[in-house]
Amino acid sequence: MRTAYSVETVRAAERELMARLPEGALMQRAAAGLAAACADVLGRVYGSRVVLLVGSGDNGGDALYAGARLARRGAGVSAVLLAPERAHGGGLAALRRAGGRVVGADGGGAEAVVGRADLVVDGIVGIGGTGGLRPNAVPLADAVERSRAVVVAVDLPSGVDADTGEVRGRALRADLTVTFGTHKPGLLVDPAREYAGSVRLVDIGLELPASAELEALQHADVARMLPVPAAESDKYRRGVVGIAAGSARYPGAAVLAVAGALRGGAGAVRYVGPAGQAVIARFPETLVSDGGPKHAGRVQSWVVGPGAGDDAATVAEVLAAEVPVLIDADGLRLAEASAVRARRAPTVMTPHAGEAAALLGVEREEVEGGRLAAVRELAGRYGATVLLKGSTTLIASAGGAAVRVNPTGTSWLATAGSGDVLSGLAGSLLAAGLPAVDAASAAAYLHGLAGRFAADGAPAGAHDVAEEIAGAWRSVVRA
Ligand SMILES: NC(=O)C1=CN([C@@H]2O[C@H](COP(=O)(O)OP(=O)(O)OC[C@H]3O[C@@H](n4cnc5c(N)ncnc54)[C@H](O)[C@@H]3O)[C@@H](O)[C@H]2O)[C@@H](O)CC1
Ligand SMILES: Nc1ncnc2c1ncn2[C@@H]1O[C@H](COP(=O)(O)OP(=O)(O)O)[C@@H](O)[C@H]1O
Ligand SMILES: [K+]
Repeated sequence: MRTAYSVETVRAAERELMARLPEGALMQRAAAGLAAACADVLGRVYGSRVVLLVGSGDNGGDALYAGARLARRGAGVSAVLLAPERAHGGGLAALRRAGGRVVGADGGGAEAVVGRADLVVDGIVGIGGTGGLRPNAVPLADAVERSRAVVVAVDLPSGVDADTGEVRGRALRADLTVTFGTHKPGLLVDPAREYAGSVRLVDIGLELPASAELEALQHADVARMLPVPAAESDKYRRGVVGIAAGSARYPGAAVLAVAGALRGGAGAVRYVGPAGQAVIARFPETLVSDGGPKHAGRVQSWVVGPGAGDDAATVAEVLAAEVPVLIDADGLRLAEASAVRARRAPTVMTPHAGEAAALLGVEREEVEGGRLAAVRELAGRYGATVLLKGSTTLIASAGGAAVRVNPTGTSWLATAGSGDVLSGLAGSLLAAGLPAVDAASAAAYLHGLAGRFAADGAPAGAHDVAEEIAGAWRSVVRA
């Protein structure tokens, strides 16, 4: 499991550690890790041209000390000071001793230096930052974007919000972010994540509490969660998932949800709804029934909503069931909030940003800009586990525990019907007995991998994604 901690927690851990270490030791650890990463990026340090963008705080200090290390190895290092009178004194002295030079930020000279750089180190602002880049940094950011330099961000790309992943205004885009002690939420959540490039974590010895702000599963975590039939299992013990989806208008949604469910480890899939013919034609193993959910026979979980049109009665009937329920797509619009809140068995809701915005009564852009806040708010309001889909898929539980962030997604998944596959897959894992947050996050994980396998660099349809779930599952459990 990878974890991310809030700025407040990082600061507390830093204080505790600094009290036990000689002054400046922590910054030296950070600078050493940063310089090593820069050297890796450069390949050859000697003779390379490095430009440091240095802000007023310790983030700039890290950049200056790392720059000094690179200068000692023969790099030509120039520091652009955005707030010359407040630049880190010790770092500046170290850089000068190592032969580095200082360039003023104003007057165009700095932009010219950036234009010639092989490597730009972004030490403008780190966890002490608020809002986007200040106006005097914007021309430099423009120059960086025009240049061919590789950009390494110190701790965070400057201008992004460390705790939320929001980007309010301008921020610097990095190819690599070297972060210290722990990931920060902004490095894992879009839109900020996209500015970070790849992320390298440098251990500086911080001791962090057990409960994190964000968690990202890895193969081993998912492998532990996935159900494996025991020798004595039968289809009922493996779990039966009910799918109430599709309509005359959208029969395909039912087929795709069933496809996801069949690959998700349940022993059987029951289908209720008007798309039975289409479902059975494609998946003869499905148990199709004509009545409503109440007459479908026993299930251990329900998936309701994909392509469901306006069938509010079915949604209400499913919500009244005392088994875990996953609500997706039209189901989200049709579900009575009070009926969701009144449920005692787990509920999982899987909105995309547009559906989340409608549920929250805000604009879609607000959800996309502030995903963490949106997913937490929805989970709290509905007393449900909420999986917010999109460029960063987040899973929050009502209790306010760490939010899970799915690391496997790919934008190739942005194709009609892939959400239906996800809902079936997650519903199947619920039927197999996984806790709601594990079912949702393991499903997102497999779905993301399946999307990558299906696409493999070229467009793929939702049903290709469903086909690849088995391959994703195997790759997870065999890793
Ligand atoms: N505290 C520690 O022990 C360690 C801190 N480290 C570094 O120190 C950083 C935090 O240092 P600071 O607390 O000094 O904070 P920062 O260096 O992140 O920035 C603080 C300063 O930036 C200014 N500022 C705020 N928002 C800005 C914006 N949007 N644009 C431009 N300037 C802005 C503020 O006026 C403030 O003076 C970390 O991100 C990390 O790089 C590392 O050296 C590891 C150890
Ligand atoms: N830019 C993106 N990057 C990664 N995953 C994405 C992106 N856009 C969409 N997805 C994923 O694709 C799936 C689309 O689901 P959804 O929006 O419900 O579409 P549909 O209703 O057509 O099935 C979700 O799993 C979502 O997380
Ligand atoms: K930075």
